[in-house]
Amino acid sequence: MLARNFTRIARLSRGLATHATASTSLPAVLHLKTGQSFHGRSFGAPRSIFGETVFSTSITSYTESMTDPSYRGQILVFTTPLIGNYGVPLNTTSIDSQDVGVVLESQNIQCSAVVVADVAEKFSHYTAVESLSSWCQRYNVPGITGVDTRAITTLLRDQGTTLGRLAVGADSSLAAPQPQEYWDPTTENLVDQVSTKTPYELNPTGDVKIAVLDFGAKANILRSLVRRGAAVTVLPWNYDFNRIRDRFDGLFLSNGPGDPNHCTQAAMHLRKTLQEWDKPVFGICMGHQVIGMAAGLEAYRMRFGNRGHNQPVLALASAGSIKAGRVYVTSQNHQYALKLQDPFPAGWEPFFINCNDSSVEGIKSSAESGKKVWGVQFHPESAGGPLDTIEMFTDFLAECRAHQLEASIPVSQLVDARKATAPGFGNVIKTPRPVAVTA
Ligand SMILES: NC(=O)CC[C@H](N)C(=O)O
Repeated sequence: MLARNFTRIARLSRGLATHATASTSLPAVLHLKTGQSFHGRSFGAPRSIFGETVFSTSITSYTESMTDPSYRGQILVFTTPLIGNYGVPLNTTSIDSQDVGVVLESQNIQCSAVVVADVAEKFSHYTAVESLSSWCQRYNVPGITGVDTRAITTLLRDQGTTLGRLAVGADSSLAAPQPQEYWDPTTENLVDQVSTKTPYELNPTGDVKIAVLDFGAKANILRSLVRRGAAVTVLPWNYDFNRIRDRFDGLFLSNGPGDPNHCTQAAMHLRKTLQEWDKPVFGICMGHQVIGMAAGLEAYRMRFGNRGHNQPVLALASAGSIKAGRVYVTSQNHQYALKLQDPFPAGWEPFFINCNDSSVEGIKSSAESGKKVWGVQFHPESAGGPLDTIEMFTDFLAECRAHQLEASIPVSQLVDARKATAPGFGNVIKTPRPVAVTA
């Protein structure tokens, strides 16, 4: 027994030794446009960059956050002090990557840089193949360690999300940039940079046909649809879905980086869809903001947004698996939100509200509207974060399948057929495809 344990420990420590990454010893400085500078050491790519400095309170899932396209252009400060201790897995060649092509949230590291109190040079996890530092190096993403992330976070909370520069190596001894030199990523249409340029399909044999408008979709959103049996067609963010909507059973709008006001073209297309099409529509984060803009709500910039995996939201209405009056713990990554207005636009109602800052966390079409449209500011798909609201994907697809079934039934049989065979919003329905009832 003792011998076996000893062998195991010896094997593990050998693993750790080979996985250890030599730290670079270059100096690095994080400058904020508001005048503060934080000195530390560099890891990852030895280069300097500009970006928008934001903080995340997530305790785990640095690999998922860093590959989430919504972090594009941002210098990501982790409030959790030790980052990197479970390394980085192979992203594209494991069994888990087969359905949507990646294990993490996209092919690349999307954030501009990372800021950590204490980067782990040694790592240990059964899926890990490299350290955080070597991964950052391969993707040309710089990091800084040895800085007081509590002080940086307190500043960002007080003064709001702030433009920054991470200066590495020789650049770190230069004076801080002048205020006008800072690059503001939100002036660019970041969605256009990360969205697919051409449509593509996943799981084409799925029983329910869902179109996804890609504002920078996280892979776990696509995975959550595909693994529930959907055939998914991913479209560029500004594709006019109205041209092909008759081929689909539902429309999904994804998350995405930057200012939603760059996406008014998509909101205009969607307004027409919502007026003329009565099939289910579901949007997450940027997708929710675009639904809100199409409904006539305004999107505004929050002081420091919400980034983390422990954001409590209160459901104000029931729909499917969601019950009014319950609080759900959610994963979030956003800087903008929909403005709460009274009254809400006709045909719409608030769905969720944030328990910390009272911001709008979800909207839905009202019962009287006869539509099935939902948008949520948080991420039901998690990756990382809690799975409290994951069944919203099941709800959405169940509703799409119910509509699909109804469309194939003669009007005279509609009510009875739905009672008898349709899955009802919120019930779990697994493939196979519902059998069409014909006269
Ligand atoms: N995760 C997202 O889709 C974020 C939406 C938008 N870019 C924001 O920051 O509010």
